[in-house]
Amino acid sequence: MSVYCGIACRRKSFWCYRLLSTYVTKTRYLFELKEDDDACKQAQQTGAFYLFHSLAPLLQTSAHRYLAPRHSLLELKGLLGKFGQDAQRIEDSVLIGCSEQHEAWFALDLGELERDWHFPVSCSRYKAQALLHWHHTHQFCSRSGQPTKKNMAGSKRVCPSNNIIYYPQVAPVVITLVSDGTRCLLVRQSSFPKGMYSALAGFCDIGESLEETVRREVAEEVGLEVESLQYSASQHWPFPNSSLMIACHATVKPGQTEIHVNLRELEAAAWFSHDEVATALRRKGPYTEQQNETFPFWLPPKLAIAHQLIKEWVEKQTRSSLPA
Ligand SMILES: NC(=O)c1ccc[n+]([C@@H]2O[C@H](COP(=O)([O-])OP(=O)(O)OC[C@H]3O[C@@H](n4cnc5c(N)ncnc54)[C@H](O)[C@@H]3O)[C@@H](O)[C@H]2O)c1
Ligand SMILES: [Mg+2]
Repeated sequence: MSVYCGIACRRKSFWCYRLLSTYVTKTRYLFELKEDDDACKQAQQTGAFYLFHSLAPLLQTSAHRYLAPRHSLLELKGLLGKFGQDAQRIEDSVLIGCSEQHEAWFALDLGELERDWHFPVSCSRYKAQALLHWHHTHQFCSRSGQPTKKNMAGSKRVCPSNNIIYYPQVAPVVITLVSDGTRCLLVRQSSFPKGMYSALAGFCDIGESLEETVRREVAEEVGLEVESLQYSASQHWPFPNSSLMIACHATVKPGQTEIHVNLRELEAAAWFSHDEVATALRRKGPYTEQQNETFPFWLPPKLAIAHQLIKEWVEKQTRSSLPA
């Protein structure tokens, strides 16, 4: 069992910890690296670097699996020389986490960051790509027009002319699975891959609570009124810019189930039965093979919170239909 204790003291500007859990010490260590450029630079000496090129992770195959190779600072300097790049590029790296033994992990993009997104294969990759992308798109101060300077860890950028601090932005988005009690509402945008339906999503407007966003988005996109709302889970989503997806289940007012699709936002929306959705969840294989008469729609992949939300609804419906 972990022992939690609030004893932490500052010694020579470094945190020292006693009787704190591994998770807490790790979190405090990362906090220190974000706040203290010297400590972060020091951590690079013993840290590991993961490389990207225009947001595509550098991977190598090992026993039929793709792995992201780790590079020490020394190896990285050698690689930069090989690619004809200056060792100064190391200053562009961003802190993406650390091990339980406090080995700091950094991500560095050696390309121009002009290409499209590549699907990440792990959570730290999500963070690395989102952070690298944010730095690339926030190089200048929106007040002075001067170049901004990132701190060592990459947790912020500062304008040297007016000291305005820019922090990586995350836009809150609600994703709602609307149900009428027996069916759930799935929607598709014209930008979705052919045949894919998902839960209804929308960005929070400034000044709105999550409840207000859900109510507005459901009314805006499908012309229905939400009666009750239940929070499910959340997920960071890096495409195309960082969003925090907040997933909820909602029910509509009884007897008010007629959909009025807003065609400026959606291509289609429809009610689906438990059996239809449960069958779609069980389907496997490449999506292109799935689009035919007997396979009218498919659902987002497991890594998307929409999938988890839909699965949760199916499981809840299955449980409630079982005899007590
Ligand atoms: N992870 C998942 O399971 C999952 C599922 C569905 C959608 N999503 C994500 O949710 C996001 C929002 O969904 P949506 O497209 O239906 O939203 P939406 O219904 O709010 O419509 C998008 C429109 O909202 C406007 N908008 C308002 N604030 C914005 C902001 N901060 N950034 C960008 N556009 C903004 C723009 O005009 C944009 O075209 C998308 O980025 C999508 O990738 C994720
Ligand atoms: Mg939407």
